[in-house]
Amino acid sequence: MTRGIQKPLPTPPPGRQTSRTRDRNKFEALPSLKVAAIASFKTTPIVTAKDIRIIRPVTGLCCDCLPISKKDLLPDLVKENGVCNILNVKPYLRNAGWLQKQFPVTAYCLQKRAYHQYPDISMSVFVNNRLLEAIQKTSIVSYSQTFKVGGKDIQQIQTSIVLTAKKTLQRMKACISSSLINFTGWFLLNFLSIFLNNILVHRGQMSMIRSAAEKKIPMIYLPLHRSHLDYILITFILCHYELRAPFVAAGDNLDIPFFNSLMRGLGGFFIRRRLDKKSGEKDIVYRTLLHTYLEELLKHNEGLEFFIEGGRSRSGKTNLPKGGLLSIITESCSKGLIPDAYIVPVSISYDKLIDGNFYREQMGLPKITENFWRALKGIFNVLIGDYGSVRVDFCQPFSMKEFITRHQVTNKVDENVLVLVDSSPEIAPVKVASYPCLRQAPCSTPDEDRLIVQYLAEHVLNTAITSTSLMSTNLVCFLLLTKHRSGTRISEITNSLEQLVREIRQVGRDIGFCGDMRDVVHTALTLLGTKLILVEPNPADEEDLCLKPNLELPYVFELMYYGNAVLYVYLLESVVTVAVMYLTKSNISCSEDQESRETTKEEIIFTSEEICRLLQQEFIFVPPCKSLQKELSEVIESFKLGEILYQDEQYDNEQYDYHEKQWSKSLSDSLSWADDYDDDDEDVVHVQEEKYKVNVNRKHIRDRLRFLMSIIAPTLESYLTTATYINLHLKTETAEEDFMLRLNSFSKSLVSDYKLIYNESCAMDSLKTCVKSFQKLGILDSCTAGNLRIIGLSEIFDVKDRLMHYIRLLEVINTIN
Ligand SMILES: O=P(O)(O)OC[C@H](O)CO
Repeated sequence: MTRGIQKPLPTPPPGRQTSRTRDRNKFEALPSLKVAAIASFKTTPIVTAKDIRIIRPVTGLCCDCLPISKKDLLPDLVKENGVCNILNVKPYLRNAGWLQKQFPVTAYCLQKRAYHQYPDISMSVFVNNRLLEAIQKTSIVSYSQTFKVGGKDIQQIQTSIVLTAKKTLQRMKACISSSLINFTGWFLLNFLSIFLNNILVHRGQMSMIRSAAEKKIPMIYLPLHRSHLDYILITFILCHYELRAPFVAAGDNLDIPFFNSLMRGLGGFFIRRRLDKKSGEKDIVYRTLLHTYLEELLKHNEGLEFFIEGGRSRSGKTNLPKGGLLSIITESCSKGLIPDAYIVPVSISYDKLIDGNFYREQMGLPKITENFWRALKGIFNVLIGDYGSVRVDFCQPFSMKEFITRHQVTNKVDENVLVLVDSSPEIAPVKVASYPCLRQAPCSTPDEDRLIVQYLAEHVLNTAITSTSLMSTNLVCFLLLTKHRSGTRISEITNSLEQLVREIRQVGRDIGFCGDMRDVVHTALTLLGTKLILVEPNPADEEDLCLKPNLELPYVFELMYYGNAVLYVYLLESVVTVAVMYLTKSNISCSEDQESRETTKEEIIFTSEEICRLLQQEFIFVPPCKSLQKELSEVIESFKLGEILYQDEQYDNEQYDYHEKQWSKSLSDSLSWADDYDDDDEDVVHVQEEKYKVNVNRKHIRDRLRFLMSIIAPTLESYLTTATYINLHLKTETAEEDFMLRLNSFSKSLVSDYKLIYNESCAMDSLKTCVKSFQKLGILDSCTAGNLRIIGLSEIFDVKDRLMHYIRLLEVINTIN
């Protein structure tokens, strides 16, 4: 690949400056968007009359499946509120004098009166019956194991377990302090301003959080996890609004000297990444301790925060939810230990990755564990950089009780199984549960409680995804990897950006920036740097530089990371496009006249569902309260409206004849005296199934199809590589870790041989998800032997046929080139 000449971006002309100061005031500085929402002052106390807001869509409102919550917490003024930058404290200063104006941050922090009491619940945990029972049970098991070899007596064992449990709780628990929170709030206002331009929150969303917090039931904040900074951001924002800080679950990888004490003081409690013992044995005491700790916090009406995805996303896509901690809350609620809880999905969008890129891990190298010095180095690196803005979206809180009640009534286990008969003759019919039970292993019978936790987790994640504000870097990278992969010019990408923003707004999503689109492109390019986007001079126009995404490893992983946030806007359209291309065998790379094969709506839905099933570990396609079929059907209708799909003339004529015949028949029926029941069977005309072709002969439609397909094509290529590797190289059972490394090397070798269309498809994270999907689909079998996970080809008789079927389906991505 030829590298372009890398040169710094030219300074934008005056008025287009992208300096930090100007960025900070960008939201207040755009006359066309300014609205003085004087009425909304009533909902936010510490604001001055000079405060100016910009109207933004309120994203993250409750789903229609939760009508009570939706109505309860929706203030009338919510739509009038805009976003605000909480790093800019000046509008919040009351009667500011000279001194306050010189030290606004200190003055602002001193005028706050947010002192809350946080309980120490250690005693309640230790007198809880569940924990006492677990200790007793473990002592008995341990005694019976050591009895024969003359071990300790049961009393000694019990004492040692109690001591260990006390130490564990001591390491786990938070020691939250209101004074420390307030001091850290002051420190962060100064510190974050060094490398961030804005921390944007939506006033409407915050007023909903405030109303919910007043109801005195636990608030459960469930943010998407993008950065270690997420831990403090939510507490920082809630502190700004004088709300109680939640207790935040943190992985014990962050239990590092100094930072651990700080995190505990701010509400962090540390939990093990693996709840069970290294041997794979269940650690009952630890599990019970964690369960009881959370339960006691809930009983004390304390708020909680945890990352429903587990770790941070490495790919920019949202990881599927983990239900462990959530199940404790649902259980507490359904057992009546707490009257209710408010669930608050939260999403955090960063202009630029703060923790650094994930190159190492995506290249297949192990993660470097965190320690004190690395943390310091990380902070130092951050301080010397510019990280743009952060937008935090708090979705409308909803009642857990309402969710449980509604889903107990409406979402029983879906027993309707679809019999999916593959179009290729060599594969036998497969029985799978219909969506939303798509993610369960076939034949599994999960109890209803588990199912509710899964629904809740998926619902939360779906809401968080759809309320994520998309940043300029997300949009620019997305466009460079889809529409302009082979390069473009600033003017061209600016036009694409305008169109993309329009489409994002049409689906009710928000963006985390505003202003002239050319400025936005400049800002994004500056933040991303010339390593990711190569900038070359344009001989035809000096101002209009040429841009080229750096598709080499590992840089392409970072581009993919940013771009993947936008993928969800077009997810179902992209799936349907792939299905249509597969069924009609059309070729979008070929411009000359071509005849597309016919397909039906039923076939398109069927194949789309199959693709969704294949990608079940990758995406939540629809929230559990919606029907996937219905959503797919709507996409197909939109394709018909957009003339991507059409019925050819012959079919039209047949339909016309049919309707003519029907019309004349009804006319003659109405005119005749004949008996209504005297129908002649020969006259019955059967409705023909509608047949469609793809309009590949029109350039703009080919471009649209190429664009839509290129959105999930890199993901599909990871699956194709994995399926091919399994088919060629997986002969015997092997350790999963080794298998992953070999698969990753195989995939990287394809990149070196220029055999992949999308270099980013070899990312380790994507390959891991593919392997997980093939396990769920019954292609791969896995088991645990001690500490080791073993993987092998499944023993079902038609496993190779199934694999080949997937390979044929996935090969559709080759038509893009
Ligand atoms: O993304 P990870 O795996 O480094 O984990 C991040 C979590 O915040 C750990 O608590």
